[in-house]
Amino acid sequence: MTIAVIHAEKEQRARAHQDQLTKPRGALGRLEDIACWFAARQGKELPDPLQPHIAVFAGDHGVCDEGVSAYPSVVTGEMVKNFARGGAAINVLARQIGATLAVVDVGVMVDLSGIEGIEHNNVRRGTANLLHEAAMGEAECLAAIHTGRRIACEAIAKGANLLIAGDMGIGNTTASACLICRFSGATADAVVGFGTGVDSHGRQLKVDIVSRALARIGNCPDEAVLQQVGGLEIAAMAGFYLQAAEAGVPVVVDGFIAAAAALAARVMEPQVTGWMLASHVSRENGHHIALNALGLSPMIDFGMRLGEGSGAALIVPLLQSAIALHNEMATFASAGVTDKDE
Ligand SMILES: Cc1cc2ncn([C@H]3O[C@H](COP(=O)(O)O)[C@@H](O)[C@H]3O)c2cc1C
Ligand SMILES: O=C(O)c1cccnc1
Repeated sequence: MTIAVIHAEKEQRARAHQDQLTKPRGALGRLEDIACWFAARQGKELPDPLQPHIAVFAGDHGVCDEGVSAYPSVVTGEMVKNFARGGAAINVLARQIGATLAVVDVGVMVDLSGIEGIEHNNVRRGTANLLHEAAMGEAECLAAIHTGRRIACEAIAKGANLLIAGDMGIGNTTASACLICRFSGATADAVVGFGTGVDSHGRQLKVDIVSRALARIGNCPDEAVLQQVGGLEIAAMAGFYLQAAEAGVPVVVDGFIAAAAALAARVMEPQVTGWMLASHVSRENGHHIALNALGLSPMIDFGMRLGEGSGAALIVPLLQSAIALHNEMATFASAGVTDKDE
């Protein structure tokens, strides 16, 4: 499959429409750009209102054996149960914006089978330790990517026109830092952050582990990096982004882990970033580096460092406002307001 076409002429028509609305030209700033961005992607001068779908992908990380997180791996499975019961931050935000939510076990360590409210797609019970060996096998990585693709397909078939991928996986800021370093060329020290809240000694340990993992994979081909140092949930997120872009459905890229997944998706299909908006800049150190590498500029800086898709969900009302203003405002002509050139 190839990435869907972006309709430049609809963007121009939308831009011309914006200039007719009863406001000084450009006065709605980035809201105007966002409305035109959706016009180009939906192929409609007046974009449809947004129907968001959020999928939270969960997986565990063998690298937790090195002590890279402030929390133990069991929290991943416990949080998945919390998502299924509706008690996590992303559940609250999903309800608030009227988004449907899927919770997907791609690689959680504990057995979650039989629990309702979870999509059961466990590829393996957590990755291997990326410091010493490939995090997953090639077939496992492909299976995780395929799961992400399938979840995106199903949401689009049910009418979603905006997709958000969230992550849950204790240890995944370490895996994500490896991906961001490798794909941006930045150093481990610039990219590694405090994750769930390790201290400065813990961060230094993460820097060391990321540096050694990058040295281990050396100059292995870019296509193999996700399998070597990624995560099952990160691979699923990459597949989710690829499927959305192929189907012509925009995505909002969340924080640090989502940016790492987006970079991995870009290795498989460089045009995928044309379908991405970035919600926020995460507190995690190298997130701005990853966004720069993706060519995306974040909308807000709220000091967030949660993941789960929370930052992406938070900015959906801004996107909805951008589209509503574009579609519903009167024009100078219809309202009888004198334009500056008249
Ligand atoms: C209770 C809890 C809920 C979370 N929701 C997202 N994360 C976030 O923190 C984890 C990554 O940080 P690190 O690499 O330091 O482990 C991921 O699970 C991410 O989704 C959470 C973490 C915790 C503890
Ligand atoms: O930005 C994120 O997505 C993030 C940062 C720290 C921990 N978990 C997620």
